[in-house]
Amino acid sequence: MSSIIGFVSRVRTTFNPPEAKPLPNSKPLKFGVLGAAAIAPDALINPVKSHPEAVVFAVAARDKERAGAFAKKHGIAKVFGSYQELIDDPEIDAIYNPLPNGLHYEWTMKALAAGKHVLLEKPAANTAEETRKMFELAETKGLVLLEAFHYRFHPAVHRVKAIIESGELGAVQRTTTSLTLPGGYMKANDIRFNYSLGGGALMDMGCYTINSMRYFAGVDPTEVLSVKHDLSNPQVDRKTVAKFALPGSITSTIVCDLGVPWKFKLIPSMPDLNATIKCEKGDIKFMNYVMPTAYHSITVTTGSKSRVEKAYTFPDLGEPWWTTYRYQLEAFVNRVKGRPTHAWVTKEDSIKNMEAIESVYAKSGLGSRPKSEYVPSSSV
Ligand SMILES: NC(=O)C1=CN([C@@H]2O[C@H](COP(=O)(O)OP(=O)(O)OC[C@H]3O[C@@H](n4cnc5c(N)ncnc54)[C@H](OP(=O)(O)O)[C@@H]3O)[C@@H](O)[C@H]2O)C=CC1
Ligand SMILES: O=C1OC[C@@H](O)[C@H](O)[C@H]1O
Repeated sequence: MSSIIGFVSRVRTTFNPPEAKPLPNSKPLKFGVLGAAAIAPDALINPVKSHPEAVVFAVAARDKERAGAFAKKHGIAKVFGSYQELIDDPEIDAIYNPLPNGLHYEWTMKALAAGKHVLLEKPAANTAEETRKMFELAETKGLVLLEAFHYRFHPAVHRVKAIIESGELGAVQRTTTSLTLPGGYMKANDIRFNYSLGGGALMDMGCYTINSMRYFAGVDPTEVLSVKHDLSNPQVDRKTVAKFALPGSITSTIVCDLGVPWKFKLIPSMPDLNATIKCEKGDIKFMNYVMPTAYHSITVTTGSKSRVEKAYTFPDLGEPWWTTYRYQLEAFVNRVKGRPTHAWVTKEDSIKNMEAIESVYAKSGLGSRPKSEYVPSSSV
């Protein structure tokens, strides 16, 4: 009963967060959003409401009317009919880039060139090379660039990592990280099914399964042992299952599916949002590792003994209703303001993740998503 009450209370407050008052001696970080994207309210607009030092100041869409309607709905002050105009606005400090994957590189490079910090949606780009170039430009310019692997900022994810690192269960031997959704959740014309925009299950849900595999194992894969794709259309995987070898004789499986077919075409399958880490002396089953705020469980089993843990806050940070995105925003603002952060996703992490994604597509023969045709001007 108490867990149902907790769930309802967390979800309700997540969507109606208490509004933070601006801090008297701090200039709020002004964000501009590229595109009236579906994810922007959850990932930034709502989290900002409870942050005393951040504001969503502007939105741009390819169609200015669409940007206007979005701004009105979300109380955003400034509207642009082109992404470049927004980037060039001197009042804006940071850009949120939730464009289709295939446009991440071009618009992040343009934003960085204009001197803006960037919160960049996952996966960072279509290739590891593009990812490297974005981070190099950010470093050259002294700007913050973060690939928005929001789940990495949540206390539950840190608790699992701490259990692994405590040595209680011995060395990691096997991991399985899954993210699947029932068929029908994504429309056929979704950007995720569009090869030229960087689509594919491995790019979308798969980038989390690879990131969490690498994070929990604590090492990077050395070889892709096998890959199986189910395609939605030519070159676009609706589902990918891949097995990896990692140092220390670890083997890992990732499963991602943008639309699991319904049983007998009648019964939708339950989403699979689980990570399992099998170690020498026991295992951890982490239910709902990507959206743990609504509900999660961390079941630690050794022999015949099991315990269940949950972690919605850090001892010194957060509220139970803070989403992964709210924790991520906390770190992003702190990093821009030169303060320590409770978690981070580094340049090396983002590059290695894209390398692993590309290695799976290379092994299967499907090939990496197309390289961006954007060529940065030599003066940036
Ligand atoms: N962190 C997370 O939990 C999530 C992250 N994501 C990531 O965010 C990004 C966007 O996803 P999502 O919000 O679901 O996608 P949407 O399709 O809702 O939004 C994409 C935006 O891209 C713009 N766009 C620019 N060029 C094109 C084009 N050629 N075709 C289509 N759209 C275009 C559109 O902007 P305009 O308004 O200008 O037309 C649109 O608003 C992806 O990279 C995805 O991986 C997505 C969901 C969850
Ligand atoms: O990042 C994401 O997280 C949630 C999923 O529904 C979505 O496909 C993906 O883009």
